[in-house]
Amino acid sequence: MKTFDELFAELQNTAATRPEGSGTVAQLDRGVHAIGKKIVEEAAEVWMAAEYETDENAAEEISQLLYHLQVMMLAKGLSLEDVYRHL
Ligand SMILES: N=c1c2ncn([C@@H]3O[C@H](COP(=O)(O)OP(=O)(O)OP(=O)(O)O)[C@@H](O)[C@H]3O)c2ncn1[C@@H]1O[C@H](COP(=O)(O)O)[C@@H](O)[C@H]1O
Repeated sequence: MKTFDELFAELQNTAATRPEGSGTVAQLDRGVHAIGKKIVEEAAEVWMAAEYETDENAAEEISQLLYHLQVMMLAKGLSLEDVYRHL
């Protein structure tokens, strides 16, 4: 288990070191357009899980959406602070 901030730190390191076989590196290489499509797909899965599936499934889909939002932040060069100051 990890927090939002811990995952972001891990993904920053992954983006910098580009380990072999990383799905995050592959997503980053696909670019903002592909990452955006993935976010929309994951958001729809959150909606469907929340409305029709178990709370556990909804929580898992939400975690995947958060992950893909972080990938977009990395692709755009945005920091946690850039986002947090709008909260
Ligand atoms: N938390 C996540 C995470 N959440 C979601 N995903 C990705 O998002 C996809 C969403 O799954 P779906 O069920 O929608 O599956 P899918 O649509 O069939 O997926 P794709 O065919 O699009 O890959 C998964 O296949 C994963 O590739 C994640 N990929 C990685 N992480 C974490 O990110 C870190 C770095 O991961 P790597 O870059 O893979 O080393 C590790 O801590 C991982 O646990």
